[in-house]
Amino acid sequence: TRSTRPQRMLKAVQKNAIRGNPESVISAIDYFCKHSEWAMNVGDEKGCILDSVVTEVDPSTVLELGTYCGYSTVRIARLLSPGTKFITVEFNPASAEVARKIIAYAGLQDKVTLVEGASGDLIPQIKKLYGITTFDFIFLDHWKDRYLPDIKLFEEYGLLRKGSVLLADNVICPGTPEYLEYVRNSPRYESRYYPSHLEYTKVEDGLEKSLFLG
Ligand SMILES: O=C(NCCCCCn1ccnc1)c1cc(-c2ccc(F)cc2)cc(O)c1O
Ligand SMILES: [Mg+2]
Repeated sequence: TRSTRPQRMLKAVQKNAIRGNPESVISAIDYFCKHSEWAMNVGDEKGCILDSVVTEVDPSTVLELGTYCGYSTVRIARLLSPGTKFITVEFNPASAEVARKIIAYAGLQDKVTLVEGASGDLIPQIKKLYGITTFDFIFLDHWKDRYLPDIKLFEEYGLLRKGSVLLADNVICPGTPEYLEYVRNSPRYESRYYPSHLEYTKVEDGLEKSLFLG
């Protein structure tokens, strides 16, 4: 049967990247998406903004919602200090399978815990299952209509601390209007928009960074 796009992306990584070299894995995926098939990775332009925020926060605990094929997982994990706890959540088993292989190809499997399941089910259990009290950095890149309900779960289950940073992809395209309205109007957050473009295109998109004020 016909392969899937994530499977073809994995093949491109295995063919064109150097095992154990995260930069080459990132480049191989970007090349594949620019020259072979578009895919919904955060991409190189927004990826540089992601890198700068992760570097600035230098988090000890990280949560990513929406692993997909592991591109942003690799971007984040390659920047983390040893001992950092990094959990990434993927709903789609086929994507998760490819992501595990791409993360391992980059040599970052020991830095990442990939959890398969729905964020809404997992968030209430994270403290119990993974011994995490609060997250220093959260990257939202999953279903766009889950950003708002999930940030409310973070608040409800005490997973944020004064200074926690949330970074949300796709706030323009496909768009997350309710989430934007919430973080920009809530007195509990200080938000800033980073203009950019939809991965591998000229379409307007951007990232919203929100600082939890406690
Ligand atoms: O839907 C997206 N991501 C979620 C994928 C499923 C997540 C499953 N999951 C994981 C954990 N919990 C649930 C997404 C879409 C686009 C896009 C933009 C333009 C276009 F024409 C088509 C698509 C661009 C992105 O950058 C995206 O992130
Ligand atoms: Mg995205």
